[in-house]
Amino acid sequence: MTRTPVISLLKVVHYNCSPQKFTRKTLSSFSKTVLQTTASSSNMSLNEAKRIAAHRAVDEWVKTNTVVGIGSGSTVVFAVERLAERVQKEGLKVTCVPTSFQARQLIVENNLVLGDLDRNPKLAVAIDGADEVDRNMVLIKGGGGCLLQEKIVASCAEKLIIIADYTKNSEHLGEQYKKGIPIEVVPMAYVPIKDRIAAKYGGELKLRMAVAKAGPCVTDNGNFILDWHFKQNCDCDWAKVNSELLQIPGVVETGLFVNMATKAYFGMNDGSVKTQDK
Ligand SMILES: O=C[C@H](O)[C@H](O)[C@H](O)COP(=O)(O)O
Repeated sequence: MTRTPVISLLKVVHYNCSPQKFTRKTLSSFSKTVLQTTASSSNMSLNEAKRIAAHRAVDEWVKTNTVVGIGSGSTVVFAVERLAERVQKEGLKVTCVPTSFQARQLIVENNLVLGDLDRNPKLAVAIDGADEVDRNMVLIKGGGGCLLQEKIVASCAEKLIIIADYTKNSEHLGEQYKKGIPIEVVPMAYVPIKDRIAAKYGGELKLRMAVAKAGPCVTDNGNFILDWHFKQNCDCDWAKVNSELLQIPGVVETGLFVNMATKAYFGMNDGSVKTQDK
């Protein structure tokens, strides 16, 4: 059976842990913009920007007979769309390792070959979105709550390729992305972790709340997310901050990706794709 990839993909975008991004309302408008290729709203521009970045990255980095990590979020939808197209048109052969429940669903719904780290512990490339990319290629990830599996899969890949729209491209972290650095924590420890981070670095930590459920957002791994609104204009050594945060008992992973990404592709407002290297 032939499916229309994007339409089916939209049903499964994981939104519960990213309230501002994937509410039912925004999903519905997202769906419309994907289907209306001539609309000119700014939302359309953003989705088109995601699409051109995703397609270019897939075309440049995905080779046949390789294992590919599939990131999470709204931009990755377009990467999977392109992979599915290439499988159909070129006979591309790839095994796809997901970074979240959402990514797994994208792979399955598009009839791509589903892999896992047990059978595919070495990946040629992982393609993923980001919430922000700074001038040194330090990333904030986890706006959709998927940072832990994303970091694991990226660490198993030879290359991590980032796809994003132009709003993610910053000089410094926090310049454009205002929702803080996500930190995945063991539920029983969220209060002491919150207090320790605020005491050491300042800023404010907010327990991320779910949307279609009362109470906190629970990640695919059964944990909570603290969004750390760090002090603005922080001239931080993010590698050091990341290592220090990981020393706190109960911190499972941070959304700071330092020295991991090889290249970023940003779809721009004017239809071009800007690239940034490590
Ligand atoms: O947890 C979510 C992931 O880190 C996403 O890669 C990130 O939030 C970017 O998502 P989007 O492509 O929807 O902007």
